[in-house]
Amino acid sequence: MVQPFLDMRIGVVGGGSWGTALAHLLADKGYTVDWWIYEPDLAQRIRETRENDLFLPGVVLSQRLMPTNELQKAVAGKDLVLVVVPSHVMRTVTSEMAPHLQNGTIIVSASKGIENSTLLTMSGVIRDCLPNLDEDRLAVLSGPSFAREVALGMPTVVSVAAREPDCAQKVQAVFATPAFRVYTNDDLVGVELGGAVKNVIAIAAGMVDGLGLGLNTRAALITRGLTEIRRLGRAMGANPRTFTGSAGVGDLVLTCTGDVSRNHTIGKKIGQGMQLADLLQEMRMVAEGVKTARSVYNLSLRLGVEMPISHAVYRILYEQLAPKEAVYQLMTRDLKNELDED
Ligand SMILES: NC(=O)C1=CN([C@@H]2O[C@H](COP(=O)(O)OP(=O)(O)OC[C@H]3O[C@@H](n4cnc5c(N)ncnc54)[C@H](O)[C@@H]3O)[C@@H](O)[C@H]2O)C=CC1
Ligand SMILES: O=C(CO)COP(=O)(O)O
Repeated sequence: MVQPFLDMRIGVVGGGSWGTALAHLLADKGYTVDWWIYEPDLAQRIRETRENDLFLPGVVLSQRLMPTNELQKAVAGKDLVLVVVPSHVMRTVTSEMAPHLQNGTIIVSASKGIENSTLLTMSGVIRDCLPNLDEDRLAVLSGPSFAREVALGMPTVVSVAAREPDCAQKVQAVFATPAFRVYTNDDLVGVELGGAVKNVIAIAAGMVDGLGLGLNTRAALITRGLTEIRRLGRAMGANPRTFTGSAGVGDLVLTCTGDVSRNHTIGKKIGQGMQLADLLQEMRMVAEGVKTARSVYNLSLRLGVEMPISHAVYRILYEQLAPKEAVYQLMTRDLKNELDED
């Protein structure tokens, strides 16, 4: 394994729960981390209290974390910058980063989503906004990883994908700890699609729970959801093996079964009869699957990929289809051979 140098200059962009957990992991490992936070008062409070009381309360953060509201401070002169903001602000934030980045900085995205307006995954948005970025210095990190469990040092396995093996290995070495095991992969699009589309399926799994349906139904959703992810992946040139890995089935199982998932929770509440608009109004955190459902719907139509569960989630969220009716429609589709349709 490539040994990282603790004098590497690292910046983290994003002070939500995942940004906090990963910034803390790096600082705990010995790096000094300049950490950009969107909310001015939050950066100030973290400096004083060493706690992110908005997005990851109860975790005592490393003294080596340097919170700032100045994006330039977090990204200028860095060897590696981790970007971990909600997908709908990725374009704005990375565009603002562009003038401050030096040549040679490795950019790692740990965000999970597909942009509504362009149907690009996060690495695509980053390429758009950082035209001078060398493709060989772009990596994505994804996998089954609830932020709080990572911050508490619970054993976790994730994937880092980059086109260039040296880059993936460098990022692997930077992030890996005895409690955070990182596998490399060269399939950027597969790793990103696994992380993005599982959020849509997790909303469906939450709905199933909210409707009071059973474990059979949840297992059916995970199985058929994985088929949808694999189909979309194939149409987009992903390696199908990625979807049996941590960024595929690993993250899908976690979010479809984990009550702490924000996507699962929002699905569950909709299954219980609550309205999406009301739920979004009371949420400070992001449930990426809500926006990604729209992107996946449009992407699947554009590419001619059959994704009935994802379409059902889209129609429930945006076209008032009743969750119970959606289950009936899914269960009474034409009967098929399981092996024919992959
Ligand atoms: N929380 C988790 O366990 C995990 C999250 N992720 C992904 O990480 C990404 C970031 O999510 P979280 O850290 O969970 O966020 P979060 O939901 O905990 O917090 C929301 C974040 O959005 C930021 N924000 C809101 N408006 C903004 C704006 N206009 N400009 C810039 N930032 C703004 C807030 O400052 C805050 O950092 C998402 O794509 C998520 O899917 C991936 C793996 C695990
Ligand atoms: O992506 C995640 C875990 O891998 C977090 O899932 P939620 O955003 O649904 O909480």
